[in-house]
Amino acid sequence: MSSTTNELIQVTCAIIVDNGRILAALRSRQMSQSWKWEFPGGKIDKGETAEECVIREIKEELNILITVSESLTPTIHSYPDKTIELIPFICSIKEGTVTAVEHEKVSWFSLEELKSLNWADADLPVMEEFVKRQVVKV
Ligand SMILES: Nc1nc2c([nH]c(=O)n2[C@H]2C[C@H](O)[C@@H](COP(=O)(O)OP(=O)(O)OP(=O)(O)O)O2)c(=O)[nH]1
Repeated sequence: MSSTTNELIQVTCAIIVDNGRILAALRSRQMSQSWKWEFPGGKIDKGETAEECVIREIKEELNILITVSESLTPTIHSYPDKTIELIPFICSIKEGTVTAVEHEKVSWFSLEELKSLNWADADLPVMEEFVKRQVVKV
């Protein structure tokens, strides 16, 4: 089913932190926003909460079980063909080893490295908020 241009698509994403590094995923040729980095996640299904969605999506995309610890500010971004609300969560790994099931690749980055990736447009404010928070904490 295709969505109309003015429908707001709710998408969750996980900022997975492990040993002081953060996981980012490179979207593949087959995906929209190809060759852009993102925080993995996906669209909220009918009847599920945002937290349930991010846990399900990360199991599907990375084959790991995560624990959700905090939420960050959702951002709304309009691409030429759709508008999404990106709902970010800071997460940790509860169980499993990361495998890139759908993405071109996934990698772990330092805070400094995160800033230089070619991010999907919707992710930029999310990444910036996350980096600011971590810097303030140090
Ligand atoms: N999962 C995820 N999606 C994001 C992020 N940033 C961003 O712009 N998106 C966009 C890409 C997709 O258009 C949509 C999420 O869709 P999805 O990952 O569940 O499914 P999809 O690739 O099949 O989506 P699409 O082909 O219909 O665009 O949100 C992000 O950080 N994580």
